[in-house]
Amino acid sequence: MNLEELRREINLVDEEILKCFIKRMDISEKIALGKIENNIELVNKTREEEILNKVESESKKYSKYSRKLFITLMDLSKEFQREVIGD
Ligand SMILES: C=C(O[C@@H]1C=C(C(=O)O)C=C[C@H]1O)C(=O)O
Repeated sequence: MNLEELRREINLVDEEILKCFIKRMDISEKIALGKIENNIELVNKTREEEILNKVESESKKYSKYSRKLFITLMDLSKEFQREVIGD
């Protein structure tokens, strides 16, 4: 496969990633609103560790990169949650 074809392929993957990212952030917003309504702490370290363990164990040779990616995803999700609740 040549460079152009591979880049077309990566563009398609990026579109999927972006759609999933937007979907994840939309859900995170709903979770934040529910937590405020029920007076629950926004940050849940146990849940975050569970996600990181699962991601690492499922991504084999990319595990260290997947971990970094999901730490960033959760940081962005918490940053947005704080914005949503006006903190
Ligand atoms: C979305 C939540 O809120 C926070 C953000 C998380 C995430 O982005 O996956 C996970 C745990 C919480 O620290 C949640 O509690 O599920």
